[in-house]
Amino acid sequence: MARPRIGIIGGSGLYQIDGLTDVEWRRVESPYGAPSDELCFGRLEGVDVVFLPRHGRGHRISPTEINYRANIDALKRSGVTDILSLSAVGGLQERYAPGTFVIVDQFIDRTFAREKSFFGTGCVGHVSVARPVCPRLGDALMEVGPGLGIDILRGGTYMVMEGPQFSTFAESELYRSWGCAVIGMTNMPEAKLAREAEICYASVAMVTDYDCWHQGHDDVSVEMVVRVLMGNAEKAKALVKSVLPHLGGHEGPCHAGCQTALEHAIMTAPEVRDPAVLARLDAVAGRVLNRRS
Ligand SMILES: CSC[C@H]1O[C@H](OP(=O)(O)O)[C@H](O)[C@@H]1O
Ligand SMILES: Nc1ncnc2[nH]cnc12
Repeated sequence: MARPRIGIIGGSGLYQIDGLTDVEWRRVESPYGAPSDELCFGRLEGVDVVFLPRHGRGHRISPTEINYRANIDALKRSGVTDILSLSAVGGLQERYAPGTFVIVDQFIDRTFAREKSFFGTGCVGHVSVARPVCPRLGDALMEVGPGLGIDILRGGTYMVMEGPQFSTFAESELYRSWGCAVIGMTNMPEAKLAREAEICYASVAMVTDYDCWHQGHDDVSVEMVVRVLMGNAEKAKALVKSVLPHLGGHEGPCHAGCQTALEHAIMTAPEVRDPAVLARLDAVAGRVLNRRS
């Protein structure tokens, strides 16, 4: 079993990680196209980390245009075993107030203009995303978060919208009536693809606003998100730094099975698999595709 190597995907306002040593920004080629940026390889707290700014440095890429497949494939190719995904979100219930961090445990994927799977014609695969986040990563985050003075909650559903516009009031009320905790534009298909790539995934959703439903708060705007993000970003960096020694100490694959998600997932008979599709899947699914049975 390889030593844990932790991928950190930084969202809005998080375009670098401070305190890394042995830092090298490196272009990683992917058969799925270009990742959002070069990947930043380094060490933090004695742990190997690979950082990727989801929107690219300077926030060049919109949620719809992010090449989620290339991002996850590039992280997998770089030996990443676990991903901490950091995101700005709106709070959809009173208790998810600006400044709160939520270790989300479910998603509703309402995106419609994105490539969502590494699999398809030529090699059809179906993984379970019934429990889309890794409990081992969630446990570690909850172990350190409260001690840092972070208002951190475990569990809650992240509503993933296409964007880039924010929601209408009617949409916001609909998602609230569904019991969703927070809303954002990026964690899907990111989480689904991480599962297909057999990488443990946890999302730290940092609340920046109350979207547009709260009578006592202004409707969300970029100005509001950025203002609250400034405070959140420092807390996020402290959380990452503190959780890394826990993650680096993990031995063996996670008990929830994230790292064996493809075990029985591929439907296409070996003799009719498309070699070109298989070639692209070398990093993501090589563990199961290259096995002699
Ligand atoms: C800048 S407000 C909207 C923008 O922020 C969030 O991005 P991320 O999840 O990468 O932190 C949200 O999903 C939107 O993309
Ligand atoms: N209210 C909101 N809706 C969608 N994405 C967001 N990112 C931060 N706040 C958001």
